[in-house]
Amino acid sequence: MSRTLELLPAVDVRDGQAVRLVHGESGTETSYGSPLEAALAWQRAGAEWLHLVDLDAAFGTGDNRALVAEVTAAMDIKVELSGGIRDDATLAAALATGCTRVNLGTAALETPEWVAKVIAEHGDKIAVGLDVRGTTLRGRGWTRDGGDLYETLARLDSEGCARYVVTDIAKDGTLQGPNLELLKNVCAATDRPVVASGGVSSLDDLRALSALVPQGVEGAIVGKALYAKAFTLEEALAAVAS
Ligand SMILES: O=C(O)c1ccccc1NCC(=O)[C@H](O)[C@H](O)COP(=O)(O)O
Repeated sequence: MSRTLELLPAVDVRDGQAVRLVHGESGTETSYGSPLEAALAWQRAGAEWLHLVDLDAAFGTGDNRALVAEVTAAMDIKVELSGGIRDDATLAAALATGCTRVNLGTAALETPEWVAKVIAEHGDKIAVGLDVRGTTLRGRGWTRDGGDLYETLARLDSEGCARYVVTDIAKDGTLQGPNLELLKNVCAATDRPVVASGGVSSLDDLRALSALVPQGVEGAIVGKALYAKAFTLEEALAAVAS
């Protein structure tokens, strides 16, 4: 039986507001109001997942931890938490929200021993975000280079990492379509499931990502396209189901 692409509508939180950035750059925010209202709207529309990002924690400009916990607690659906989860304290706080899994980014680049340890402890509750420009990874809210994509992927595979969230930063928040070549290359380099992130602009983009499910693309994060009303979540779910 062929699998259906999972859709993860995104709620990125900055200074208490749901926002979208362009290329993940601080200062490019467009605000979309209450994160809780946005998350509840995606849930009502039929989402099975929410991708919830604390951008302040990612950028080191504070955090929205209480709000992120409040939103997660209000959800009946699965929640993937991202942004600033880099040590025992931030991981414990993230897992204590009851989220389904967390997404580690910077830590995988800067504290690989710690990441190997928490992968061993928490299994598929841990995903690693591979956020790239070209094939160079970026950490600290995507502001600093952090090594080669494929070397890091091989290391994380050997440590038992369960899944990867792959973002082409050049595409993120731009509505220019996902980087299908990058996704195919990552899927060819690992047998772990891949969640695609960044750039989805149309139902055709989602159909193109669905075509990569047999190669290992498990899901797609959708942000700007939903907020810009390029399509509705209901239409997106129907597109990937057909
Ligand atoms: O996920 C992070 O930790 C993060 C850190 C710094 C900047 C952005 C970050 N995430 C952004 C997202 O996960 C977006 O919601 C996602 O890529 C959706 O992109 P798009 O559909 O292009 O709006």
